[in-house]
Amino acid sequence: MAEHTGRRCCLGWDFSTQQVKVVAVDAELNVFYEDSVHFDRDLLEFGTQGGVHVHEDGLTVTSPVLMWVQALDIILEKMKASGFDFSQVLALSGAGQQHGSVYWKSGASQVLASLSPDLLLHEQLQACFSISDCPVWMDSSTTAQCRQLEATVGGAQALSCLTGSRAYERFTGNQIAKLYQQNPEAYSHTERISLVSSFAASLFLGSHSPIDYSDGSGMNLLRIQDKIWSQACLGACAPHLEEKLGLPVPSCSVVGAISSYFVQRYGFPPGCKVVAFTGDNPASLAGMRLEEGDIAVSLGTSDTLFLWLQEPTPTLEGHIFCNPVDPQHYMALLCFKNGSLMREKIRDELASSSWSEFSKALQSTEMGNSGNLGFYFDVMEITPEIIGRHRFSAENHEVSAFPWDVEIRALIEGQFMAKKIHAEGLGYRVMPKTKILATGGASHNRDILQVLADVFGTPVYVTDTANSACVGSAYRAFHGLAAGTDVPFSEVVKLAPNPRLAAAPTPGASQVRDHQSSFVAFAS
Ligand SMILES: O=C(CO)[C@@H](O)[C@H](O)CF
Repeated sequence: MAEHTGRRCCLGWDFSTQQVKVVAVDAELNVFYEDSVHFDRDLLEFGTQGGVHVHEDGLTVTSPVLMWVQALDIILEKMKASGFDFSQVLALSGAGQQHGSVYWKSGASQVLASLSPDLLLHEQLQACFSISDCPVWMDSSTTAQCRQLEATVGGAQALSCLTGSRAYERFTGNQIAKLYQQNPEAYSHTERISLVSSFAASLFLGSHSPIDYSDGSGMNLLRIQDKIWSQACLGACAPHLEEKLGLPVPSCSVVGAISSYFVQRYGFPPGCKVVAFTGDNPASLAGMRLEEGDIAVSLGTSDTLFLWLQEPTPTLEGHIFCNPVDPQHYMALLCFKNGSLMREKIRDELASSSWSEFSKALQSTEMGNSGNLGFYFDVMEITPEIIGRHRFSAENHEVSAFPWDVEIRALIEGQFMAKKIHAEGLGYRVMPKTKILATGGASHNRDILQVLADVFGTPVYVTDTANSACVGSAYRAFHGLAAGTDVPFSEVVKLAPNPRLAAAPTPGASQVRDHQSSFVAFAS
């Protein structure tokens, strides 16, 4: 890592499920410092697995809030010990795992405002939380609360039109409703409810940071069109909830200056600005510098699609969030559980567990697979809710098997056609300048990316997004420095490294796509 003293910079934080990570980005948008603390490895006393505790019911999933606090202490002490020059930090922002919630006990704001620089944060915040184990996005214990919320506002589609999503168990409003119903005393002793993102910002601010529009639209509580809390949704979840949430703010807001604790203990400049923290996926959209009309495809264990939308069409699949870098626009998120899991299973079954054999099958079969279509869901799919393997011949008859190479192409083409169909369902339309940014493990396979380019009819680029949420947070901190000047985010980050072209659509791809899409209703 290059020398990291004396370089004016912004910090980007990510309070994710398994770790707290930080990057320092200089004025030329180069990352010159990064560090992380892994909860399972570095904070053994909390006994987490993958950063969480899965409860005996198999549905409730929580993380200890003091583990997150202590992880921040460790990183800051490591940075200090390494000689990091905090005096050069102009601004900071960050991200948090979406949907998780933190419950600050009455009196916490006074403690936050008067922290002693002689002590670590976790030594002073021990008694500041009304519950110590916070619900996180992997929780699925609030189905009853989801049905109750949907019934209150007129059904799943009505809730989706209002808040951007139908009710989901992990969404914060339903989690708050469960806490109020099962632990009313803790709820009554709660002065503030934060998301993981605004909780982290509060630590740096020395006061309760507001929830930003983008992460706030992952709660089933925020009206995504006019960016205010839905009174109907608040009332359905718990009493006096609006005062515990505070007013939401635009994601590009400067929410204040860093607290004196960090100035005195670590040497941050008193004028260091704190820009509203947001959710990890919105921050990743910023880190990938997605622009209007672009798509980001994360080909990981599960596949995730990020879309930049101007006019969203909320549906019962996927999520519409307020856009983190342009308050007038939106972003959409589609999660597909049968991502790499399915690709690896088919590779093992048909290509001798070899990606090069897998690629040979894609190279030896033609685009469009002679009309054969396949959809493969070995675990219950999220988008849509379906399970099993389904194959259709060119005559649109369901068949029980394909030759090995046809099966491999059918898997990949089917996965990407389903993504395109659902993206279009959310209001996505290919624009002349549209590009796809591919990330995640499978984005290293060029033959898979060629199929992606052919199915969407757009060029596919690859970019290093290992730290996309952190880097996006640092970019957003730089954007916060330009607050009030109307400088667009894209202008602030134009110096950032450009993605590399990996695949362009094969000539004739559009004719094949039109033929296939008539059969793909199955996957939508
Ligand atoms: O639930 C999710 C998005 O809706 C996950 O991607 C979490 O944000 C991961 F932290």
